[in-house]
Amino acid sequence: MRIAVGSDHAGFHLKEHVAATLRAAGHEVVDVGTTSPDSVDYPGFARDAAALVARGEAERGVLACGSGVGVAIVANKVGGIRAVNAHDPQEAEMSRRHNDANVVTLSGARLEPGTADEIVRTFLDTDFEGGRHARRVGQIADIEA
Ligand SMILES: O=C(CO)[C@H](O)[C@H](O)[C@H](O)COP(=O)(O)O
Repeated sequence: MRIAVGSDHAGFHLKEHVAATLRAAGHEVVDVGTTSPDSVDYPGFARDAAALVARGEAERGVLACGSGVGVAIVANKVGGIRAVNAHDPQEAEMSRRHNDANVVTLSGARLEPGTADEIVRTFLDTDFEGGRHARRVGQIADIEA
């Protein structure tokens, strides 16, 4: 799968870890930055990764900042993006099954690397259930339009 990743300084180390795990698992990673733990502003990185997903140039996105909240707010402002700030694999699973989420955001401050890997693996491996959930996701798209 082609995965867009991005972070600010507070998510940098977790983003690097997750990107390495994804590459080791055979995924293609498109890293929009940041490229060091030096302080940067998260909105541009979150926008750029989310835009790759929205344009179909990546199938999913993984973003990290200190809390995972700022990058989620930004990603959800990009048309077609349904971003979830997941704290555990269960949230990641439900966001896929019921919400067809296409971007997952992570807390660089709170998540252990192994937990982040589990969250991302679950996010990539879980299918959307469709059915009544497709109707609801369609209503989200209508609101966005
Ligand atoms: O969590 C974040 C946004 O939701 C950011 O990554 C920052 O950690 C947070 O805004 C704090 O900023 P700081 O410059 O690292 O103090």
